Amino acid sequence: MSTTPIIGVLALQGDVREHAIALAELDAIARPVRKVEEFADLDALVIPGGESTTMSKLAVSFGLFPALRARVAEGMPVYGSCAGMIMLADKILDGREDQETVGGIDMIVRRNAFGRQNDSFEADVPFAGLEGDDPIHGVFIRAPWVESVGAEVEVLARLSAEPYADRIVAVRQGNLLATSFHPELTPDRRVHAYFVDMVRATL
Ligand SMILES: NC(=O)CC[C@H](N)C(=O)O
Repeated sequence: MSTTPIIGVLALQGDVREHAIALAELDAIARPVRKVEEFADLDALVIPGGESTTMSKLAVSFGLFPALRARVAEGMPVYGSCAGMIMLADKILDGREDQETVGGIDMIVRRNAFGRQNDSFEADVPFAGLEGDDPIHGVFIRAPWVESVGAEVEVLARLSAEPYADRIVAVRQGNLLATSFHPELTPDRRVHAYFVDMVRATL
């Protein structure tokens, strides 16, 4: 019998509801969380898209970083989309100087790498490890890209078309997963399914 994973969605700011809907469609229990006490019984966590400076400041004022880092160090699976990717980066470029991250993925992420709001775009992205061979339709909204990764990081997706060909937009390191784009905003559930499978493997 398989247990139903309890996956928190960090609910400080951002598109919490869209992630919760995607997870519920995959038979996970999605729970919005914003307090330290709420992290204890989670099997996994999603950090949504939104605005990472605001999210980071709120996480500081709610005193969440030590608990988040401790759960990451214990191996709890975490998936971050867009601002969530920034939160999982060990190092960020173009962030506010005081912008703290949870870290855990040995990567350098460049915020707003594709330009400003007007430069938001959509692209089909070949993504390793998803069910089927079809690329995933990525929505990029003031998105970051991954500038460079360390040896332990697996690159799952790169953009395939110019002017951004080969830019890294999805990575995994151990139980941490991050995408520059927002699979929670499109109906294709394969990225969330990939994450829920990662979570189930830890139960
Ligand atoms: N759509 C997003 O999550 C955008 C991320 C945002 N530009 C940031 O730096 O936090």
